[in-house]
Amino acid sequence: MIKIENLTKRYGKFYALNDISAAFYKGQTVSLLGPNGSGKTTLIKSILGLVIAESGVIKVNGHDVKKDWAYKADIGYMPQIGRYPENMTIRQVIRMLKEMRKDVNSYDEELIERFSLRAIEHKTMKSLSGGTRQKVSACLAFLFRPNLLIMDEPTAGLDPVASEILKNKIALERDNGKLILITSHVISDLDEITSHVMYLQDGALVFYKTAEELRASTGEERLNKVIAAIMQNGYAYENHR
Ligand SMILES: Nc1ncnc2c1ncn2[C@@H]1O[C@H](COP(=O)(O)OP(=O)(O)OP(=O)(O)O)[C@@H](O)[C@H]1O
Repeated sequence: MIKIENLTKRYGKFYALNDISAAFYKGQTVSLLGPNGSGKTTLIKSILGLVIAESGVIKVNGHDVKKDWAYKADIGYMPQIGRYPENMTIRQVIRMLKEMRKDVNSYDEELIERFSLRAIEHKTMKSLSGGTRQKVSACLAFLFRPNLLIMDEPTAGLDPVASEILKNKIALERDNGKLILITSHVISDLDEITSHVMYLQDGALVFYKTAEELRASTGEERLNKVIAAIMQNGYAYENHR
């Protein structure tokens, strides 16, 4: 569904992504992990066509992202920080987006209900708390029933109840055959929903493994422990066990 071949993105002489190759398929929940500045957001933005890499190819459902923009209609994106017309209400933002997507006539409003956003949909975006803004971003990501979801730090700022609701939704959609890419530093949040882990460091791909492989090779049950150890000791941790 997403094929990345030899992707390199430079800012001047600095390599934000260095020769990354990977493939992601439907039904997977891929957690993109790595220290601050390792290239996770750059990779996500490259897939979204928001960052243009110098070399390499990204294909989404067979479409080269540099040549064909139509693939974007099938992606739901939850950004790290959602930016909206600040004087519009939640209801107006949702209505505006629906009007922009006339090709879609069936909406996924489950999260709007689960987060009880109807009760506050008259509030303007500028008046919302950080967590409520995150909830709106999550609702919008799922609204048009995309087959591919890209979520940058989705649980950051959410309270534990909202975080659980979102994780359940992600697991449900994964089971419905969607592909979900997630970046997060709250690895404990991802433990139950991650099927694959892609680990980046200094713009390079250190490993891309199934969660099961990672657990088996380290002897640790909980992914957050595995990843915390790798972050502290480097990837050698895994090979020394
Ligand atoms: N527009 C830009 N100009 C110059 N350097 C950039 C630009 N965007 C990103 N970088 C650099 O590229 C590297 C990768 O950044 P990126 O945001 O992809 O990291 P990240 O893994 O998502 O980090 P974090 O965990 O902090 O969100 C960083 O060193 C960053 O400073």
